[in-house]
This record gives sequence, structure tokens and C-alpha cells, in this order.
Amino acid sequence: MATILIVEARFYDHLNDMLIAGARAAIESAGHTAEVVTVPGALEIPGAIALAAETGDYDAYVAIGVVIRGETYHFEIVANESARGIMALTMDGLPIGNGILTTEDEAQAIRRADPEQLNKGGGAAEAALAMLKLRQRWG
Ligand SMILES: Nc1c(NC[C@H](O)[C@H](O)[C@H](O)CO)[nH]c(=O)[nH]c1=O
Ligand SMILES: CC(=O)[C@@H](O)COP(=O)(O)O
Repeated sequence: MATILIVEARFYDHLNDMLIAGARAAIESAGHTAEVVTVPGALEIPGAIALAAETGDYDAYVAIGVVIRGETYHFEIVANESARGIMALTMDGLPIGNGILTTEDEAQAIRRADPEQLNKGGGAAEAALAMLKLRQRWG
């Protein structure tokens, strides 16, 4: 049994709750344990995963968040840099599923967050578990 840390950027409560429900269900239905830690925004997610990895307490990580386009270039910074940070950690060998939605509007985000619709939280958790399996095989 593995312990999976869900690192969520709590920017939109209702969307995060759906993403976490999907991620938790995927982790628990595979027989693993999920813990959740909350950070302010998506830009803090890679740093939080890096800090958590230093503890040695977790086997894999799921990044959860929602970035909805606003009026300025800030959207690109948050969307691209959070993904870049997660990719850098992935290339260091950490098993991470990226469930940070980057959408044009709230309707797109709802469809993707809802476990009964596109269930991107569940998909990110499954990706983390798949990478954990590879790490256990080759790591
Ligand atoms: N606009 C969104 C943010 N912005 C906040 C940043 O992620 C960060 O917390 C801040 O710049 C302080 O370092 N975060 C999201 O998760 N979603 C957004 O839509
Ligand atoms: C991530 C964003 O684009 C948003 O939260 C910021 O909005 P704005 O560009 O209108 O300041």
C-alpha cells in the first residue's frame, strides 16, 4: 500500500472539492492511502511537492488546482510555470500526476473537475500511480 500526497492549490473551493474527490476515489479504489495538503495557488505546488519529498513520507504526488484565464498575462505565468515546476520534479524521478486545470472559463473547469464528467482529478491520480509503478520497477 502506498501513501499518495495530494497537493492542492485552493483557489476555487467548489472546483477543488470535485477534483480532490476524483483523485481520492482513484487512489483509494487502488488500495492506497491519500493525504491532502493545501497551498495558496498553483505556483506554490511544485515547491510544496519538493518539500514533501524531502520527508520521505510519500510514494507519489497528485497536483490539484484550477487556473482560469483572466485579463492579463498572469494566466500564462501561473499555468506554464506550475507545469514547468512539476515537470522538473518529474524529471528528477518523482512520480507526479498533474491535475491542474488551465481553462478559458468556469464552465470548462466544471466539466473537467466533475468526477461524473471528465474526472481530471481521477486521471491525475491514475497517472501518479502509473509513474509510481515504473519507479518501483526501475527506480
Ligand atoms: N490566478 C491563479 C493563481 N494565482 C496565484 C499564484 O498561484 C500564486 O499563489 C501567487 O502568485 C503567490 O505566489 N493560482 C491558482 O491556483 N489559480 C489561479 O487562477
Ligand atoms: C490566472 C489568471 O489569469 C487570473 O486569476 C488573474 O486574473 P487577471 O489577469 O484578470 O489579473
